[in-house]
Amino acid sequence: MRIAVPNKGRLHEPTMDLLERAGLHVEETADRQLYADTVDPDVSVLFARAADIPEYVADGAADLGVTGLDQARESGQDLADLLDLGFGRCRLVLAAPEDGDITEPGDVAGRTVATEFPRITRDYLAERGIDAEVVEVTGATELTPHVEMADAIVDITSTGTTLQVNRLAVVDEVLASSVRLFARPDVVDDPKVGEVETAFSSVIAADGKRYLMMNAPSDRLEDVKDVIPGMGGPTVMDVADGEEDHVAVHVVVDERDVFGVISDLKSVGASDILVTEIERLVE
Ligand SMILES: Nc1ncnc2c1ncn2[C@@H]1O[C@H](COP(=O)(O)OP(=O)(O)OP(=O)(O)O)[C@@H](O)[C@H]1O
Ligand SMILES: O=P(O)(O)OC[C@H]1O[C@H](OP(=O)(O)OP(=O)(O)O)[C@H](O)[C@@H]1O
Ligand SMILES: [Mg+2]
Repeated sequence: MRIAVPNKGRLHEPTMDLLERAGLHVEETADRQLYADTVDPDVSVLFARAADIPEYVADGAADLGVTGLDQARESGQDLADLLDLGFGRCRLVLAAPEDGDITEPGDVAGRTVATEFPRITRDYLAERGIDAEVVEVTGATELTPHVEMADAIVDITSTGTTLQVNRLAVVDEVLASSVRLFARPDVVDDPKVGEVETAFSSVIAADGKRYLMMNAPSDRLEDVKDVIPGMGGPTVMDVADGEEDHVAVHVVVDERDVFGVISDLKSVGASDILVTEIERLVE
């Protein structure tokens, strides 16, 4: 089983981090530029440009691929979208000069749209019956409306800073994108693919969750349960060799609830409260 991952750019580090946290440590080797083994002898990694990953997966050079939905759509390849990995969130938008006369999608009819995503752009225009010329560029798309190369663009935006700096306004959203785990359709039922998917999803499920452990007086257990906004009920255990009137309570809670829950727990008599991170959570 081979996974194609971004070799550089903004998607590289978060992808390597995810592999590590999923227990698929990537071995450091001399030719790490191209291929690397992981601690699992059945799983190796192929490093490739984010834009090339859909082709590599479709052609069989890799079985799985980690890249943006925008790249998968632009490739036109038929890939199974297995899992949203939650990073690389951005929007592909139709944008035009702030002070210009393009304020709705139909206004680009008969005009020129510059983009690094010609397939997505043509599909978008065709779906709306808008007849516009699409010019493919390979970067600095935001500049093209200012040098008479284009009247509008379709490009990535996230904070909006780049559009703003270039005095461009969003006319319409073309695609909401994030990084996904993609598979070639013929391997989706392979048990190893399921293993990788579970490993990745367990990391994502654990993100933003904390594990709380505490001691509580047995007769306050119902009060403790009432203040815990846990996933499922808490696990309650007798304290070995401990005071008989106390139990140990373990529960998973959202990170954002921890602060409030701790003071609530103390007020209903819980003590020795421990908060720990969770590496992985298989639901
Ligand atoms: N500003 C952004 N915020 C969030 N995600 C982004 C942003 N820009 C790009 N992405 C996502 O990252 C993917 C890869 O972007 P891109 O191919 O531009 O690589 P890069 O990380 O910018 O490196 P380089 O452009 O140097 O190759 C895009 O297809 C998109 O899914
Ligand atoms: O809305 P913003 O937060 O400003 O982000 C949008 C910008 O981010 C990406 O560029 P990137 O930083 O990857 O530079 P690149 O053009 O070199 O790829 C994208 O191509 C936009 O230009
Ligand atoms: Mg970029």
